[in-house]
Amino acid sequence: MKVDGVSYRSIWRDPSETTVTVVDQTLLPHRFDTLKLMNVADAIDAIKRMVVRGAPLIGVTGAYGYAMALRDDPSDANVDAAFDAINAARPTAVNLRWALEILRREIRDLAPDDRAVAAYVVADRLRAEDIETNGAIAEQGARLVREIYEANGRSRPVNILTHCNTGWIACVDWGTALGVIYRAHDDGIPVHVWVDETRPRNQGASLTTWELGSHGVPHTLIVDNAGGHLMQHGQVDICLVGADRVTASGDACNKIGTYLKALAAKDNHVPFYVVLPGSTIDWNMEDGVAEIEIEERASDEVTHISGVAGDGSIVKVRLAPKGTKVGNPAFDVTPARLVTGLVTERGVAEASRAGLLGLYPEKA
Ligand SMILES: CSC[C@H]1O[C@H](OP(=O)(O)O)[C@H](O)[C@@H]1O
Repeated sequence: MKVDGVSYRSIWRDPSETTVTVVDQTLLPHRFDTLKLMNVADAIDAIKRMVVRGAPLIGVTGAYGYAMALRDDPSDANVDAAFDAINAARPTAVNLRWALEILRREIRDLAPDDRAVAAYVVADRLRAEDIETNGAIAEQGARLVREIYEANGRSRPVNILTHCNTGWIACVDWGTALGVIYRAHDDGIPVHVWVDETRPRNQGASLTTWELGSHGVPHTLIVDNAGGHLMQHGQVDICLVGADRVTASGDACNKIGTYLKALAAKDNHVPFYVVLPGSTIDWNMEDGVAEIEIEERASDEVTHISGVAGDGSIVKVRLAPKGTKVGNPAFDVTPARLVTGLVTERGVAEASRAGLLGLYPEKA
């Protein structure tokens, strides 16, 4: 995507180098800056601190971190040690393990001296595939938006509610739910996006507004708790959200607060679609509420908030009294029964095992 007229992806590697560069999302929207990841420790730190975030991008960053680990120590012992260390960086998005498992499978039987070069080839491939996959997702999802626009007699923009950030900086490019919105907008379908601020890390307020503003997509920032009210008053035509892990039965794990939006959507008969690449499906899980590990993040994400001061510096201020006890689950699970459909690169499926196997028959 473009930033001030310059095309960027969220992560890239100079072919002559074994390090990678990422957009530092902790500085957005106040400052656009990049960060060079020199080794596996840097990659793990970037994932943990959410310098890079978003299920698909976490997976690609993990793959490059694995390649850097094997660059520095290609031994059999490190093949598994590096896998475990990177996989532990954040537990909920399945894309991290998915990417690491692909890479380990393709390098483990090679001679140690051949592992690093092969690992970079795999990581580069996963990066390229993410861009292609998200382009296909956008095409599939834009049809849904067009159908609503046509059903309204082309009389007004399509009002879309989205949660968190699912754009090009949550992936390598385009995005998932936001990728659908970009494609509909670029295809000339008038849209307006209600952007959930998405407490506590404010990915919506800080990242989605920045992305949509950069691309010229009309949008309105709202507090997380406003979505149900807007749906009650007919202000939302469709909800489009991302996912960090979708079970084989269609339960969707996503940023905390998604489940509450799905409940409001159900109560107000608003279509609720989860937008994801096939890499986000966990075929080994059935019951998302019971089985998906929900990351518990640091208390200061809730007790403090970051922003830009009058002198342009980025500061963090305290909201709650010292000593306040905090709970900070970073995700929740929307049961399949509340999901209208799953938008993937292969098409739109009912949120069920049968629906997903219809798109991915090889997983039967
Ligand atoms: C396109 S996946 C984006 C997905 O990841 C976000 O979580 P986080 O910002 O903590 O990495 C959120 O759940 C989004 O829906």
